[in-house]
Amino acid sequence: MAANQEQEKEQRRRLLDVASRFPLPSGCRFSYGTAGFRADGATMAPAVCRAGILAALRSVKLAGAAVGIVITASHNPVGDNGVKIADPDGGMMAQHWEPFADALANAPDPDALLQLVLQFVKDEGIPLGGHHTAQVLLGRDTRPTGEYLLDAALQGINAIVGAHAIDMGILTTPQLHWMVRNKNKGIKASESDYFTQLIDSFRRMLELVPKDKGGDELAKKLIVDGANGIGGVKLEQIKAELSGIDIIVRNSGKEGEGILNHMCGADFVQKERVTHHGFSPEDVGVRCASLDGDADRLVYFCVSSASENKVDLVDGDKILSLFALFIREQLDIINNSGSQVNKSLPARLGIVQTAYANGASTQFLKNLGLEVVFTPTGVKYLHKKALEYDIGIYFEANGHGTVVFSEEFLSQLDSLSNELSSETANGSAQYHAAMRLMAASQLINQAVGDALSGLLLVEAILQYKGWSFQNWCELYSDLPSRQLKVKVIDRSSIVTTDSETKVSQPSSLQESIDKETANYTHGRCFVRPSGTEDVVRVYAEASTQVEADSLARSVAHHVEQLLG
Ligand SMILES: CC(=O)N[C@H]1[C@@H](OP(=O)(O)O)O[C@H](CO)[C@@H](O)[C@@H]1O
Ligand SMILES: [Mg+2]
Repeated sequence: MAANQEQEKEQRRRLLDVASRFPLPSGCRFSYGTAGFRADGATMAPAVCRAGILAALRSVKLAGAAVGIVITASHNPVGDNGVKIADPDGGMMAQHWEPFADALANAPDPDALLQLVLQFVKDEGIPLGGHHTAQVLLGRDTRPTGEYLLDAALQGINAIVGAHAIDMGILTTPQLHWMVRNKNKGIKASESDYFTQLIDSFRRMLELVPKDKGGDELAKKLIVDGANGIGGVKLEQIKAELSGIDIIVRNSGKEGEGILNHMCGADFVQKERVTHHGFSPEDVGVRCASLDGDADRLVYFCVSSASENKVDLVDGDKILSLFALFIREQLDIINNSGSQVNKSLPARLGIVQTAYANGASTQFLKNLGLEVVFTPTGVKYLHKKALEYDIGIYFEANGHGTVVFSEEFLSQLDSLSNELSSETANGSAQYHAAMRLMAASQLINQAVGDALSGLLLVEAILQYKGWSFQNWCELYSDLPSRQLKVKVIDRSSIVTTDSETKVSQPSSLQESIDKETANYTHGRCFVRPSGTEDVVRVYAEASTQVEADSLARSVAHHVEQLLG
């Protein structure tokens, strides 16, 4: 009893102490959005320290399961930084803890912080002050404020009695999510295990490429824009071990090559669609990929002409389409093969998109007979929906996405592969298709979208299909689209429904959108408050660029008039 009281006292002392070490500057307000907390790196220490407390509490609540903290601001400018928390399954922190995250980050003084924690642990039934354990894995990107913020996070974690912090070093965001997931599954979880898994499963994918499909030298060449971030650094580390592909890294993050995310990276190329830093007319016709600053986003592009600085873009929607085609094809081979060994593998394949997916991609996927569903913007929604299927494939148009396989499906696939390999069918089309699916499930990062593993899966599939960048690009033609941002007094006054495709409040706004949209062939338009910026986003699609621009502009005008 006395020992418990001592521990409780110690717990209170530590929380008061750490909170007084990281006072909240006046006027600072943090909100745990889709990307966690994000702001100017120099102002982030109080929020990061409190995220440390939060992560340790989450681990205590989940009986000591490992929880992750990533210190990154993704594609934001180099001066910014941020922090987000990974749950034990490697996904984003459970949404119902977000209001507490906000309250904790904004607690005005040490006493308020202590009271908040005590109330929360009581409400959530967290056994604080007892003989619990907690472990938090930390990773950070290459930003200059990363090291100092890591220290703030460590102090936050150590403020919870029994919590143990493990610094995993400078990593891509998806690497840390992968480590958290593996650690909790009790399987290998180090960085070298991550690399080995990528390298081995990529090699297996290439071994399963039909012999007549092997491409020429140009087909094997890939230039990767690393956004001067951590993704380029990691790719440089492993590219020599990736057989069957010749990778050149530009904007690799090496001293003197450029500034993180400045005029380069997936966000830049997807929005601007022009040649960026590190690329020139000499690259015309070569397949290129672009990562963002923390390597959880991937897009592809090709410099289209030497005279103009334009690029042909392959965005998340087309990566999704490629993955969907490949997986569907393997399932069809397994289930419809005419071999004597008639084994089948029933699988529910689900495609998850957001309203920002180009309408042409949705049409393409539906024409293939695939089940396509929509969720609100943000990986946490897409990932959760994808988990409802045996195989779920999700992508945001901007290049965040992955493929998830259910445990049950993987175990059936494993049994099927074993049966096929022991029977005469070893070497049959059915066996190869099963092995391809198995290798793909090991290559792709199932914890979260991962530009490095996604890139290798794309490369393996292009080789399997014997496709050039152009073949891939021509799967379908994107409908012209336009995105605009509108500054309003209070963006939360817009309430949306139907996965953000309709405005429910103010209702007159939806009436105006419907009226405008009816004037355009293939017109589609929606508005929603951004979760990461203080703006309302307007998206419009139509059959020509001029029409898409005009539809977006007129709807933006209605938003301004009504709410500006
Ligand atoms: C249109 C768009 O690209 N929105 C992005 C952006 O969210 P907003 O809520 O739209 O600000 O940032 C999110 C986090 O990175 C990302 O998941 C999402 O796709
Ligand atoms: Mg990112």
